[in-house]
Amino acid sequence: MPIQIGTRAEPAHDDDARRWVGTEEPVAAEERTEAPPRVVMDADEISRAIIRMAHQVLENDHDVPRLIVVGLPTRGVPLARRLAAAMEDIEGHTVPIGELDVTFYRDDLRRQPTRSIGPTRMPGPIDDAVVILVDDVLYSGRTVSAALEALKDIGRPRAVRLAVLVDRGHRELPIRADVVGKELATASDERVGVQLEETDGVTRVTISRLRRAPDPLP
Ligand SMILES: O=P(O)(O)OC[C@H]1O[C@H](OP(=O)(O)OP(=O)(O)O)[C@H](O)[C@@H]1O
Ligand SMILES: O=c1cc[nH]c(=O)[nH]1
Repeated sequence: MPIQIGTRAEPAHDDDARRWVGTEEPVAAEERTEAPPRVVMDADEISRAIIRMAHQVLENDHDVPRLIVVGLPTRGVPLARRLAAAMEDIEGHTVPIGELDVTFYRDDLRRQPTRSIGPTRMPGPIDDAVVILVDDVLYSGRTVSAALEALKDIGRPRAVRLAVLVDRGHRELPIRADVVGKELATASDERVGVQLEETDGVTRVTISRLRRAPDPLP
C-alpha cells in the first residue's frame, strides 16, 4: 500500500519567487550574482555515472530482498528514477521508488530560503527494507541529515545508504555517501549546479563561482 504525505502546492523550484522563513537576512550577498557556469559533466557522462552507480548499489546490497530507491527533491527525485531504471536494466525486475520531502526536518530552516513543501511518497512500508537515498549534490550534509530524521517518522529501515551524483566536499556533519557519481574538488565560493532534462530541459553539471554583489552606494 503506497504511503503518501503532503502534496506539492506549486512548482518545486522557483528561484525568483523563493519565500523566506524567520527574521534573519534571507540570502548571503555573495549568492546574488554568479560568473558564467563551467560544464563539468555532460548528459553522456551523467548517464554513464548513473549506470556505474546502479552497479555499485546492487553490488553493495546484492542479497537484500527489499531495496527502495528514494529521491530527495528537487533533482534527487528524477535521479532516483534514472538510478532505479538502470538497476532494473541490470537486474531485470522492478525497483520500487519513493520520494522524501525533508523541508520541515532541516536544522537550518530559519536560515535557508524555503521552497514549497513537496510530497513524501513511499511505495510501501520501509520497515526492514534497505533504503537508498538519492540526491544530486552532497555538500554540507544537512539535507541528508534532515532526510534521516524524516525517515525515522516513517519507519525503521534495515539500513539506509546514500547515493549522490556529485560529492563536492565541505561537509559540516559526519555524513558520507556510499555511492558517488563524481567527486568534484570545489572551493567554498563555488556552486555546483545539476540540471536534468526532467526539471530543467537540459542535462549537465556545472560549477560557477559566486561573486559578492557590490555594496550599495552610501
Ligand atoms: O549537503 P547540503 O549542503 O544539504 O547541499 C545539498 C543539497 O543542496 C541542494 O538542494 P537545495 O536545498 O538547494 O534545493 P533543490 O534541490 O530544490 O535545488 C541539492 O539538491 C542537495 O539536496
Ligand atoms: O554547490 C552546491 C551546494 C549545495 N547544493 C547544490 O546544489 N550545489
